[in-house]
Amino acid sequence: MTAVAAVQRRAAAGEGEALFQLGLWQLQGRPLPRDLPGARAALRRAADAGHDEAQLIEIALAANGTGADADWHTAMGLLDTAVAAGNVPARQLKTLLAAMSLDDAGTPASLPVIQPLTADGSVRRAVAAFTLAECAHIARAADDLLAPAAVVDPRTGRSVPHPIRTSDAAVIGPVREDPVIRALNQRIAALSATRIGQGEALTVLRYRPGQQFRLHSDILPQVRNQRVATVLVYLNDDFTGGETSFPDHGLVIRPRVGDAIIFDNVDAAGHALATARHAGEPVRSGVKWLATRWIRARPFDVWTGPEAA
Ligand SMILES: O=C(O)CCC(=O)C(=O)O
Ligand SMILES: [Fe+2]
Repeated sequence: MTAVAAVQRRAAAGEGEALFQLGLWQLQGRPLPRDLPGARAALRRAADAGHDEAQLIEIALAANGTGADADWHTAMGLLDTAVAAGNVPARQLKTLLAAMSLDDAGTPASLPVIQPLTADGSVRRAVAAFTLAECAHIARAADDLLAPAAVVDPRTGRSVPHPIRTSDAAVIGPVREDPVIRALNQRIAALSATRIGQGEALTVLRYRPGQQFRLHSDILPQVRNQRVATVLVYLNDDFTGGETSFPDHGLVIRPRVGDAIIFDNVDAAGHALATARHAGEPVRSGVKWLATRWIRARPFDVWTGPEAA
């Protein structure tokens, strides 16, 4: 019997760890075919068998609409069940959510003030848009995934390690997009007046001394579903250097923890804004943590990608 068949047999017998493994394989699409509803069902049964991690992933997928339509109410019900069963990370999620003002759909009930930083209003700032605890949660969700950053090579359209960005990066995909991250992505959508489905996965960048993101545009070459806007969130500020600069605007932004910077990459007609080019200046001392969300023109299916939209 193959290893896969062995896991399938143990899963059929209701064993939590095997059901969890099966669910992950169905999410990854390897070594089993991708089956998002099937993954949900497997994780559901693993959670019932007392598997805490399966329970947490099930909650995330319910909140972000993987394998079924996004359903905040269901996600909150599952979260309460997990908390009642003594799932400690679930309780931490609950505490963070309780401190947010959210409506029934997990979208923000109110928004921080947004101030223009440039005369044309194309670069804006929301001061203290995220709390210290929220910033720490985003950093924690990415911590074990950080790896040298990759960017899209303009000649091939492929993702490659690139000297322009020398930081480490981590992508917080649907499995990691727990209800707190989901609610923060909703806040980012509201801050940028876009729909949550337009956002690429929240990406965390970590810059050590000397690391930087050289002058660039977030616009991608030859794509149909363009990155129309970007939202940056500073996750800490106990470092020197690491300013975000927009040289065409003569603008140098000193990162402050919790501040969000929102900027347009295209004009009202959808054409690339040359003045949107910007840089993450080299960090001089300490470590800079930042979350970035590149926002596309249209919503897309996270599993098939923005270009399938
Ligand atoms: O690190 C910064 O300040 C800039 C980051 C950036 O340009 C990006 O995430 O697209
Ligand atoms: Fe950028």
